[in-house]
This record gives sequence, C-alpha cells and structure tokens, in this order.
Amino acid sequence: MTEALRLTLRDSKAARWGALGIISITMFAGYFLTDVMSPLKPMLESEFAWSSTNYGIFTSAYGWLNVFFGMLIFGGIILDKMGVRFTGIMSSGIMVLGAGIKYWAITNPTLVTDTTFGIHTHVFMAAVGFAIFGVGVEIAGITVSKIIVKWFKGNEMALAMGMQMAVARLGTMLAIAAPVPLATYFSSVHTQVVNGELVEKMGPSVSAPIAFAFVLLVIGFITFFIYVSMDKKLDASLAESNGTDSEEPFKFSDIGRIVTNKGFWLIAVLCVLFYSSVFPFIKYASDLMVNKYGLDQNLAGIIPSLLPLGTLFLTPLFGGVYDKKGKGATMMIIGAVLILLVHSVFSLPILNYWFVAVVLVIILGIALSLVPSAMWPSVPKIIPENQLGTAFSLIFWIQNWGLMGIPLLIGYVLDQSNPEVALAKANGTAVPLYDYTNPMLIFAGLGLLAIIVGMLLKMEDKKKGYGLELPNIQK
Ligand SMILES: NCCCC[C@H](NC(=O)[C@@H](N)CCCCN)C(=O)O
Repeated sequence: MTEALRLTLRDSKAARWGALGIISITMFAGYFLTDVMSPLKPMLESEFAWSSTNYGIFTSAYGWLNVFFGMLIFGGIILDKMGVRFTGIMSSGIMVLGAGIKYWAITNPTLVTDTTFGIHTHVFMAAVGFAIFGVGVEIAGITVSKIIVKWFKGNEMALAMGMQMAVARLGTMLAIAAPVPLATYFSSVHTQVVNGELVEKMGPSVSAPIAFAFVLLVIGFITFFIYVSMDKKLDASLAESNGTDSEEPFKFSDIGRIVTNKGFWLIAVLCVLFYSSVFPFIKYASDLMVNKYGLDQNLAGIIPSLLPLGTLFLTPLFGGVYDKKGKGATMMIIGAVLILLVHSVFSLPILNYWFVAVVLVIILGIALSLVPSAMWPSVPKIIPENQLGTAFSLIFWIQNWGLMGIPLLIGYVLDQSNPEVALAKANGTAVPLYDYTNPMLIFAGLGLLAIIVGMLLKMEDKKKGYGLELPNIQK
C-alpha cells in the first residue's frame, strides 16, 4: 500500500478544522444559553418580583440532574458505548428541549401565583428547563472533547481545544452583552408582577433573548447533522486505510481505578474550586456592576463581557506556552492567586469606580485563560488514555456540584445580607442597592482553597512524576 493510500480524512487540514468549526457552532449556542439570564437578574426582579434566592435556585438548576441523577456519568458511559454521533445528536437535542421549556416558563408569569415544592412555579419551571439544558450542554462538552481527540490526535490537539473553548467563550461574551439591549428593543405590554399582583404593563421582554438563544441552539442542532456526515466519512476513510482507533471499550472497573488515583482528586477538586469562583461569578457580575459600581442596567453587561473577550486570545496563547515550555501546575497556581486577588478587591467596600471593575475583570480573564489551558491538557498526564472519557465525565460531575451549589449559596447569602431589599419590595418602597461584600468573600475563599490544592497538586506531581511542569511537545 502506498503512503498516499494510507491517508485518512483527518490528515486533511481543511477537513479537521472544518469539523472543529461545525462542532464549535453547537457549543457556541450552548454557552450562549448558559449565561443568557445573567444580565437579566435585575429585570427578573423588577418584572416578575424574583428574589436573589429565586435567581440562585434557577441558576443552580444547571447542575440538578447532572449531580443528583448522575446524568453526566451516564452521559460519559453513553458516549463511550454509543459513540460521538449518537451522543452529539442526543445532547444537542436535549439542549433544544431544555431551552424550549425555559422559554415557555419565562413567557408564562401567571405561573408566579402557584408554588411547586415551595418554589414559585414560574421559577421552578424555568429551572426545570435549565436543568434539562444543563444535561445536554455538559454531555455535549465531553462529546466535543472526544471529537477533538478523534480528529486532532497527533496534530494540533491543544490548539484545537483552545480554539474550541475560545469560540464557546464568544457565546458567553455575547450572552453577557446582548440580552439587555435585546430585551429593551423588544419591549412590549405583557404580564408582570407588581406588589404580588399580575398586571398588564409595558416593559422589556425578558423572553426575547431566550428566544434568540433557542434559535441559535436549533441551528447548532442542525449543524451537528453536518458533522455526523463528516464523522461517517472519517470512519469510512479510517476503515479504508486500515487505520483503527485503538479505543478500549468502557469498563466499570475503570471508575475504581480513576477514583483511587490521588492526582485525579487533586485536579478534580482544583477544577470545582476554580470554576465555582468564575462561572457562578459571571451569573452575578452584571448585578454587581449595577449595585456596587452604580452602572446603568443597560450598560452593566459591558464590563463583565470583557472577561470572556480576553480569553479568546489568551487561552490558545497559554496553551501554546504549556505545550512548549511546560509549567502547567505553576500556571494553575498563578491563576488561583489571581482569583483570590480579584475577588478580595471586589469584596472591599471601597474603590467603587467602574475602571477598577474593568481592571479586575481583565485580570479575572487572565485567570480564566491560565487555568483551563493548563488544567485540561494535564488530565491525560495523570489518567491513562483509555480511561480519559470516563475521567472527564467524572471531573465534570464533581465540577457541577460547584456550578450548582455556589450560585444557590450566593443568592441566599445576598438575600440574608440585605434583608432591607426584600422588605422594600414587599412594601412597594424604593428598593435599596445590594451590598455584595459577603458573596465576594465567598468567591475569594474559593480562590484561597484553589491555591492550596494547586500547591498540593504540584507536590504530588513532583512525587509521582506526572510531568505537569514539563512541556507537552517532546523535543
Ligand atoms: N476538554 C474539556 C474542556 C472543558 C472546557 C470547560 N467547560 C467546562 O468545564 C464545563 N463542564 C462547564 C461549562 C460551563 C459553561 N459556562 C470550559 O472552560 O469552558
């Protein structure tokens, strides 16, 4: 057989980058819907009388099914057993379904008059939609990781992972910046909750940005079918060239091996601490800008949107540094130090100037580039390749405890630290600003714990010789 005959579709640069482009659209839409409600928190309060706790419950719903029903772990098993095509279509379909339910719930404020399990039905149903969506987007996340490995193994894998994360962050950025202008543009007369009563009133359309996200998700679902046809062609070309993917089938004993590995726990705990201090922060960042920095609600999303903007360029850049120079564990520790610094300054009841917020958000963006670009490529150095799919889903599962619990805790602490806000809402008097000191101290505490775990990981690396401080590219 000649060399030319042994080439497969993934040897074509255009084909593998094309495949990456297509799956990135699906993830872009997923990340957009994930954060689309973040800048709308003040509107949810003024239009539908949601409290911060209600918002926290809704936001935490992202992880309900993933965490308590182990959906992420099942997702990992389905992925290993059924393959990327089935799991990709399934997960993007679940995203569309969840977003549809969330849209329906938000457009029905009449649900406010009922309660389900002690929660306003309006909040509860929106949360159910978000919980279903959360299953879809997380399973899509591990599916996309596996697709990248399939197409880029032996090529620009770290760069491809960095680029895919960068496109996803574009979705986050748009989700922070666009919803308030969209909601304002589509203002209409609709049912609102005023002093506990349902009234027909002119106001911004909270549902418009969700409808936009829904359309994006449908596009992402359709484009995944294009990927499926590329994946079939890749498999056919692999079969033709006799190239088999030496993928071992999933075994339940793999879980036992992974969870008895100390390095796995250190990276998983670092992951949950780090991501819990960033993604849940994004959910409250616009509200923080309004309440601490006195920004207008229409402009409040601009500063937090700088966070994902910086990561677009820095994530692939730091990934390249890790590839060539190493120092993965050190990069994670520096990222955690930046988290502690930023959230500590946010918690101070001084320096309430918008430009201070800009600087802090930019530094947070550097942390959000440093840690993921070092963390995810470090996993294969700790976990053998045949256990990677399961390991990723377990790490995501542990991470989801934080993505679920921390927003709930922040909403609760916000309400408890500011009882006068609820009082003013109940009395129909002018609503005072929230004091964000306590929530920001919680985020800072997570940063501190992440530094400690990062150091333990570096020590474990020295002991076990994982090679976290070594370059990924061997000379
Ligand atoms: N190869 C793994 C890439 C993971 C990227 C990572 N995503 C997550 O950790 C998701 N479980 C949570 C996404 C939440 C979206 N706002 C990332 O850095 O985005």
